[in-house]
Amino acid sequence: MNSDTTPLIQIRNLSKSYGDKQVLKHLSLDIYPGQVIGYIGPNGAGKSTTVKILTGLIPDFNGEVLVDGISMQDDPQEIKRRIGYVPENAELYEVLTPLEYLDFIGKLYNMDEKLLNDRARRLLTAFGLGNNMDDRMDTFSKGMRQKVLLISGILHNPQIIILDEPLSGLDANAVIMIKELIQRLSQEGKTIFYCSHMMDVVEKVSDRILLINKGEIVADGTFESLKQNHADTLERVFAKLTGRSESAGETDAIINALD
Ligand SMILES: Nc1ncnc2c1ncn2[C@@H]1O[C@H](COP(=O)(O)OP(=O)(O)OP(=O)(O)O)[C@@H](O)[C@H]1O
Repeated sequence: MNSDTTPLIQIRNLSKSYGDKQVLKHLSLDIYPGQVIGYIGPNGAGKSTTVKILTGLIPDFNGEVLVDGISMQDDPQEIKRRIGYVPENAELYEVLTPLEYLDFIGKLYNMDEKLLNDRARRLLTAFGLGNNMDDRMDTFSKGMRQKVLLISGILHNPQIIILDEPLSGLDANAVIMIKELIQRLSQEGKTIFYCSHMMDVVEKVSDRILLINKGEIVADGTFESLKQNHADTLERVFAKLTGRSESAGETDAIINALD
C-alpha cells in the first residue's frame, strides 16, 4: 500500500439518494495508486451505485469525487479517459464480431487506428479468442462474452480499472487467469477497484478490502487485519458485519414453504 503518495481517487462525504431512500451515506475514501481494492457488501448495499458514480454514469450526487486531482463534477470526460470499466452486465451489440465491437470502443477513446487494431487482436488472442475474432458475438458463450467485456475495459490502457463481478460466467481456468491478471496489472502500477461476491477471490487478490453495508463502509483494511479483528475467513467477516446471523432462519423458511 503506497499510503505515503497522493491518493489517486479521493471520495469526500459522498451521499446518494433515490427519492427518499439514501443508498450512500457520507462515504469518504482515499485510494492510492497500485492498490487492488476488493469492494464487497450484501445485495443492495450500494456497490454498483458507488461504481456508477466513480465511472461518471450517475452525475447527480452529493459530496466530492476527485480522480487524479480532477473533480468529477468539473470534468467527467477527462476522468473517463483514465478509467476502464467492466460492468457486470452490458449490451454487447451481439450482431458485431469482437473485433468490430472493440474497434467501436477504442474509437470512443480516440485510440489510434493501428494501435487499436493491433492491441484488440493481441488481447483477443491472449484471452483465447484468437479463432473467434470474426464470429458474431451472438454465437458466443457467456464466458466468451465476459472476456470481450474485460478486454474492452483494458483496451485503452487506463490507469484505473473498475471491475464489477468480472468472473461471472468464466470457467475455472479463466478465473485463475483473471486472478493472475489482476495481480500483474497491479504490479504494472494500475489501480484496481474490484466488486465481487466471490469472497475467496477477493481474499486472494485484494490488498485492501472495503465492506459496505446499507450505504456505509463498515470495514476497511487488509484481509489479515480484518481477520484479526473479526473472524477467520472473509465470508465470516462479511456475515458478522452485515448481520447474516440475524437471518439464519431463512433456509428453514424456504424449506418450510415447500411443504
Ligand atoms: N435507479 C434506481 N432507482 C431507485 N433505486 C435504486 C436504483 N438503483 C439502485 N437502487 C437502490 O439502491 C440500493 C443500492 O443498489 P446497488 O445496485 O448500488 O447495490 P449493490 O450493492 O450493487 O447490490 P448487488 O450486490 O445486488 O448488485 C438498492 O436498494 C437498490 O434497490
